[in-house]
Parts: sequence; C-alpha cells; structure tokens
Amino acid sequence: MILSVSQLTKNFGGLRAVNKVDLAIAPATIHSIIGPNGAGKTTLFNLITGSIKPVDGSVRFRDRDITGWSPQRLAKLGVARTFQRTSIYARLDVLENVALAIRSREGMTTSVWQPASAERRVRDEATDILAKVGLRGREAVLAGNLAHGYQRSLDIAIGLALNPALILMDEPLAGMSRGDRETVASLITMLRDTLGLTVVVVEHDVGMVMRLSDRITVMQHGTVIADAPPAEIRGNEAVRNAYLHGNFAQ
Ligand SMILES: Nc1ncnc2c1ncn2[C@@H]1O[C@H](COP(=O)(O)OP(=O)(O)OP(=O)(O)O)[C@@H](O)[C@H]1O
Repeated sequence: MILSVSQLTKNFGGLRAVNKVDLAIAPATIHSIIGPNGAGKTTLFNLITGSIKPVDGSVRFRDRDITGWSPQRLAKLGVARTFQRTSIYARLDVLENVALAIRSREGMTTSVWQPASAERRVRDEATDILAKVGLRGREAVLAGNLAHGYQRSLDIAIGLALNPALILMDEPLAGMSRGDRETVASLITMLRDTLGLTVVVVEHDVGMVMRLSDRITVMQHGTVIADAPPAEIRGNEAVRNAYLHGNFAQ
C-alpha cells in the first residue's frame, strides 16, 4: 500500500467527525471517498494532508509514519493536494503559476535573483507539465481568464509541479459543466495510466466516481460503511440506504 490510515479519529467539540477510520490505498490506483453531506470526508482528507491533526490513529505513506506532518513536509515526500477552490493566481499567466510551484519545490527565490539557466530550466519544466495536462498553447493566458475546466487542469498542473507520487483531490469536479467534468475525469485517468500516480479523490458526483475509480470508500457519520470496487459498491445495501433519493441511478 502506498498510503495506509489506521484508526484515524477527530472530534470537533462533542462531535466525532472521523471515527476510527481505516483506509488502504494501493499504488497507481484512483481511490475515491464518497458519502452524504457531513459524513466526514473533508475532515478525513484534511487529516491525511496535514491541515488538521487527529486525536488518535495514524497515517503512513510508504514505510513512513506521516501523522500530523505539515502540508509542506508532505509535499517534499511526494504527497500533493488540490483544493476545492482553485489555488491559482488569477493575475499571473498560466506558465508562471506552474513556475511558481516549481520554484517553491526547489526552494528558489523570485526569478530575478536566479541565473538565467535555472530560470530556463524552470520554464521548460513548467511547459512540459502544462503539455501533460492539455494546456499546451495556453501558457501566456492569464490564469483568471481560463475557462473553468482549464482552471482545474491548471490546479492539477500546480500539484504535479511538486513531483508527487500521490495526489489528493478535494472535489475536482465540483461546479463544472458536463463537458468540463469529462475533461477533468480523463485527466485524472491520465495521471494514473500515463504518469503512474496514485490519486485519492473526495467527490460528490457519484456517477463519475463509479466510472473513474478502482476502489471506493463510503463514509457515513464519520465511519467507513463500505470499501470495495465500484461494482460492489453499487449493489451495497448500506450504501444505498446512506444515500437518499437514489443517487446511484445516475
Ligand atoms: N471546523 C469544524 N468545526 C466543527 N465542526 C466541524 C468542523 N469541520 C467539520 N465539522 C463537522 O464535522 C462533520 C463532518 O464534516 P465534513 O466536512 O468532514 O463532512 P463531509 O463529508 O466532507 O461533508 P460535505 O460533503 O458536506 O463536504 C460535520 O458534522 C461538520 O459539521
């Protein structure tokens, strides 16, 4: 397993938002976490990515205990995340957004203080990453002027700039048109198939999750109620009951 979560627990006051959660993520897979509103998905995600600390339990990445590590430390180890709201700088161009992330990975200061060769290397790498996510030809566009779907692709490019082995995505399809969702879904598949990355996705679009994922973990009231490949999840009665209004008809 590339990532293992064991008995992870987090309380908010009297509320146990994440309750003794176990999770095992296999390398080079797309593993989705779904569940109704308030199930604890985002809290679990934040516990894994280090933005909050658990009261109990542990998170392991490969052979290392990373429980409570900061996002910066995790990034150095190869764990990246993308956010529900995009983390792009709208007033910088597309290339510069990725270049910033590369410089930050390398601990470089602003470009004027760098030798030209170092800066060229950064820009070449940024250009390569943008090509991978389908943004070739859009390097000079101001990020804020990109269409919504492309902004999400840029977000993913920024994540890739950290050179991760594992990328965690918080609702990558949220608020998108059908066409944009298809674009981002293909991109996520490419991350696994072409780049060999492991992708963990928290997502509300159950229909897309079913098509996209190798494995799905379903949460309700802070606990895991099912963990299986999509075909099994589809037929799972506890999961059906957790979702009112027949979400699985999609
Ligand atoms: N910072 C916080 N302080 C207090 N309670 C919180 C906090 N964050 C989350 N909660 C509560 O913890 C529970 C789990 O919330 P969480 O956001 O993890 O669920 P979720 O499955 O991601 O839901 P959604 O699908 O609506 O985003 C909810 O009852 C929520 O109200």
